[in-house]
Amino acid sequence: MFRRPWSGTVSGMIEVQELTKRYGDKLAVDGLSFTVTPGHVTGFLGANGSGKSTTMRVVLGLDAPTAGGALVNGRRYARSPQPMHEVGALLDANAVHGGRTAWHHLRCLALSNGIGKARVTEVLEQVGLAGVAGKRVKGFSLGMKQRLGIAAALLGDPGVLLFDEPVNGLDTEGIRWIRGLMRSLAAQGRTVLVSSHLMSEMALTADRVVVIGRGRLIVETPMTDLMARFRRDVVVRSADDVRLAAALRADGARVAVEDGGLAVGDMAAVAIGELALRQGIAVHELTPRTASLEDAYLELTEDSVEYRAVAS
Ligand SMILES: Nc1ncnc2c1ncn2[C@@H]1O[C@H](COP(=O)(O)OP(=O)(O)OP(=O)(O)O)[C@@H](O)[C@H]1O
Repeated sequence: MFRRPWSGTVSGMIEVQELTKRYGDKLAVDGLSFTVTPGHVTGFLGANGSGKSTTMRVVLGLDAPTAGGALVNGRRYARSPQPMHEVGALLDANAVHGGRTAWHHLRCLALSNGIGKARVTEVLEQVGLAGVAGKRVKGFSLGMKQRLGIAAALLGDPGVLLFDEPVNGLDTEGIRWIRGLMRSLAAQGRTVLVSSHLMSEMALTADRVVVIGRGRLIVETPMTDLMARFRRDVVVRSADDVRLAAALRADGARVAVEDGGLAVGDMAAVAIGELALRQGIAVHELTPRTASLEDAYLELTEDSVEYRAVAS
């Protein structure tokens, strides 16, 4: 059941509360709750069709929830008195009038929100489009449209930012740029929620993750905890692997011989190092191995993948 009262408290927080969204027979989001806090980049991960865009649309008041809902700064965003100053969003980079120039597009948005020309120039420079400000958007690549969408999101200097798949269409330099931008926005104390299907990218960008599958929450956790949960083993090389292996096994660790070293499970690196010291064995290497975010994600979402690629 939906909990009341809506308890929006901390400034800059996005609170998704028991959100359900149906489109006819299709259950797009199913009782989803999570919070996004300021000062972090929160990665919003899920397979295609898992409900990420729908959730973001409800947060932005563009879709009405079937049940539950979402709060930004403690209230429904649609009720915001200063929407562009409160939340900036990039949802669909192609949803721009192609006949307008980049400058004109941003100037129109700025005018209707009481924002001056200087700010338009500033955001065009910030996203690297100052040189093409006078060009029509219909000639823009997807990457340039993404940058324009990000400029629009930044226009009102909002404390909360939502980006839906922002690296789509960007080249390597563009991806690196956006990674830096998100991290700096979070470092300024802003709230940054970014959806992506690029797990490796999220591993570099996000410090918290919300993983969903079939519209339901799978896990909401700091990135470091997620990686720790999927810690595999520790690679150990020493002056006497045979004696060390015996001592480790006697202490309850799992030990496999691998590539001229040992792969040790069920024991932390610190404990392995201390045990080796007690045994008087010099340690040459002690490397914890963690599953990649990609592996962790696949394991977490195994039962909830909506559309799996079928090998032909
Ligand atoms: N307007 C709509 N009408 C009907 N079904 C919809 C509508 N919008 C979304 N859906 C369905 O709801 C489910 C969730 O879609 P959503 O776009 O939120 O997922 P997503 O995680 O953002 O996926 P993707 O990564 O592919 O964008 C999908 O099955 C989708 O087909």
